[in-house]
Amino acid sequence: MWSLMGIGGLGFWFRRWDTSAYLHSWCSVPCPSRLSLSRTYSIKSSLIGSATGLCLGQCCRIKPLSCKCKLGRSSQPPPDSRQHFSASSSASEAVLTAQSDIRKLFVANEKIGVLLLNLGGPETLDDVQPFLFNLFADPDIIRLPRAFRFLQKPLAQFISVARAPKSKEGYASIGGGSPLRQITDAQGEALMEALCGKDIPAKVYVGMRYWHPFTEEAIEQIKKDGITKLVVLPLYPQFSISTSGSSLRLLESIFREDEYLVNMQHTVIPSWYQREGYIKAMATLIEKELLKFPKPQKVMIFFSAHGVPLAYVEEAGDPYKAEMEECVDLIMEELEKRGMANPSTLAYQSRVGPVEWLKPYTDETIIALGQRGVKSLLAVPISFVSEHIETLEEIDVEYKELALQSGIKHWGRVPALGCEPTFISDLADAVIESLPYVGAMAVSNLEARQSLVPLGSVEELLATYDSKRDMLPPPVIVWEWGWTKSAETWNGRAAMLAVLALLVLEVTTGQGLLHQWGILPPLP
Ligand SMILES: C=CC1=C(C)c2cc3[nH]c(cc4nc(cc5[nH]c(cc1n2)c(C)c5CCC(=O)O)C(CCC(=O)O)=C4C)c(C)c3C=C
Ligand SMILES: [Fe+2]
Repeated sequence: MWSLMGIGGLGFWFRRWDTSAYLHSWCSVPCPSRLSLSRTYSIKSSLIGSATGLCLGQCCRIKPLSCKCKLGRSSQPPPDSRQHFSASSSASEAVLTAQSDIRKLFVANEKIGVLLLNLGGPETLDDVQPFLFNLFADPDIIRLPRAFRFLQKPLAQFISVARAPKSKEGYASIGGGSPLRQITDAQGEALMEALCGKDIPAKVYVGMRYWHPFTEEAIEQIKKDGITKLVVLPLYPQFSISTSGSSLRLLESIFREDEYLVNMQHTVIPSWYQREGYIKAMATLIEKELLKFPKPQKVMIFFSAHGVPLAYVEEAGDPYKAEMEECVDLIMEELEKRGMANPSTLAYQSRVGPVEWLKPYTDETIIALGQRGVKSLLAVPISFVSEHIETLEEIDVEYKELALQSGIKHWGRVPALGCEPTFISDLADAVIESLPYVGAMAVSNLEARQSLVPLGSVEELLATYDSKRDMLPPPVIVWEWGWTKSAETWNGRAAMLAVLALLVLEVTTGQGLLHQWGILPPLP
């Protein structure tokens, strides 16, 4: 059941633009009144596809035989990510002159927007329960069988009310709210300045999935501003159905219902974990923290990613786990290049609910590492680029305590990227590289349709992942007798079924605890 204007006029137009609370003001760096049209750039990232048959990246990994991109056409076996990374890093390999594309964008009097998608977090303790309601009401977070979809909101209400006290404790311990909005706003500002510094003036918007500023609010502002070309950039390095997928699905539904948006050209950068700038920025942060240990070379690098239910990966084809593993490999490879040969491991944290999540679990792994005699551990949060409750509370407090209890003597934690300049500059490059493809993919590029993570419209993207919009089948569980994980899972399911039955009774009879407590409105 569980399953998350002319060239000269452009500067004028940008200077005229209003600012608003959740919209980033124009860059303080003076924007060039003329764009450098001799600019060329190389395809550094495998995210970029092109109508000229250059590398679409993911397609040659997923469909090596049908792939027509440069790397995929090679007589070599399908390139793995490492080859991809280094090959795509080489400017001589795939240089695309963007002059004509950039000119087209600007001569046509376009207004460019970048929409950063993120999760959102409660800003005060009073926000916690409604934030949790929004999260659990998301069918990409809790997937109910079709027949039970009407129960999504009552169930979300029930779970959010039940979970709120524990969550509030967590948020109280990190200062009474999530820092996510502030950090994402700062990232938006920094990205806008980086883009401006690279001669691409664009306006950056923040759209959160579960709290303010909601995606709908950002879209309203995008419409008011008359944006004509939009780059959608989820702030999750790796794609998951439960994160970027959910935000993109929402965006798709907003686009479909709106004539302006249907006609606004856009492109999506679905995931960017393999980008050179991101990998290097992560490696630099890790290197810096390693040097704080008494014996840096002996430290185990412990990547801790936010988990997802196993069924997302095994049944629904969520690429999250594969992208995560590839990302860790790329970071470790970069560290090796820098002369660091530390051991490393990857585990998954923050599981919620009664089903099996991606393994190994972070807590169990910490205990096992302690038992194996590991003495120095450097935790690296890997699935998110901002500090948030799960870094500040779960890792810094809970996991640190567990590690020390498990015999680990030296503990460190790598900070989240935030506004780290190499990282922000790389995000700006990702946006710039995607500009020639704004609006182009949906109509012309067959390769984009074949790729696992196409750089195309939201609709195509979702169609690729989740075309049938099926519900997730239940995760595969091997039955064992006794007080085991499997028993816990089944107990959890039985409890959820009981909750569902009670909810059905409440909703149909209008009587019960939820009505008494005023959680559900009385029947008309
Ligand atoms: C890549 C990152 C994330 C994935 C994947 C993800 C999946 C996922 N999350 C829940 C349930 C909860 N998540 C909560 C908070 C939260 N989740 C992420 C990131 C991912 N979630 C972040 C960055 C945050 C923190 C935001 C903040 O306020 O700082 C919460 C609320 C906190 C709590 O009560 O623990 C819940 C609940 C599920 C079920 C899921 C996959 C299906
Ligand atoms: Fe989460």
